[in-house]
Amino acid sequence: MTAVEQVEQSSSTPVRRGPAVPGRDVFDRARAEAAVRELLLACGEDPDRAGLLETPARVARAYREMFDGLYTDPDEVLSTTFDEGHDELVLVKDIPTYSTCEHHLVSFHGVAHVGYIPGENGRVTGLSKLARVVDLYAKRPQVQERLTGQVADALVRRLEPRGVIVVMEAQHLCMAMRGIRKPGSSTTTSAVRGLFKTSAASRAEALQLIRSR
Ligand SMILES: Nc1nc2c(ncn2[C@@H]2O[C@H](COP(=O)(O)OP(=O)(O)OP(=O)(O)O)[C@@H](O)[C@H]2O)c(=O)[nH]1
Ligand SMILES: [Zn+2]
Repeated sequence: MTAVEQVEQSSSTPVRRGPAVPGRDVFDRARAEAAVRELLLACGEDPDRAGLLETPARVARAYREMFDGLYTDPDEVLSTTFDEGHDELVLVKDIPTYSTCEHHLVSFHGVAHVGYIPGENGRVTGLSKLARVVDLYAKRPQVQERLTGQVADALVRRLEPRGVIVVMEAQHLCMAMRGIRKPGSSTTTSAVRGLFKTSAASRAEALQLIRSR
């Protein structure tokens, strides 16, 4: 039995346990709609007033889209590879990225920079695939550090490169619109693997290219 199939029967509604299985769409639209309706009621709103009638369905659709990366296997995206014999840095900068903070379920967003040096196999992937991998890991309940590391690890798994560097700069709405309320503050995270970890010179070169405008 998979994690998703492990279902606990509570008084009336089944509760799913464990992570979604990539490649399998387990999104429960009816349940999401009921939850949004319940949240509106809990906030003291009237979900039956005209302006809110369609809101549960809209929000359910939005969450299905925002969490698309739970149901799609990011490794599949990296199955398109070419043997180019290229053995120097490939860097895609400024990939616009929207993710959802798993603590508050509000957006954190910014840009991701993804670079790698192909391995002895000379294997590269399509440039768009780098952005697709970022997107799929972003479209999950996330924290920025994990997102950054997951993208790096996916590249290590699929390309077996000599090194990978992923840098992400993002603003967290949970720090801007509520709580500490510091709009404009930004968070930078990095994940380095292989050569970028062992060689300060390679790391410095990549970081300088990432910074240059
Ligand atoms: N490290 C890390 N922290 C995050 C990220 N997104 C949100 N957080 C933080 O997660 C923490 C959750 O803290 P809690 O004390 O459990 O929640 P809270 O009472 O809502 O915290 P405040 O935001 O300080 O009001 C907060 O400090 C957030 O800023 C992230 O991507 N990475
Ligand atoms: Zn948050």
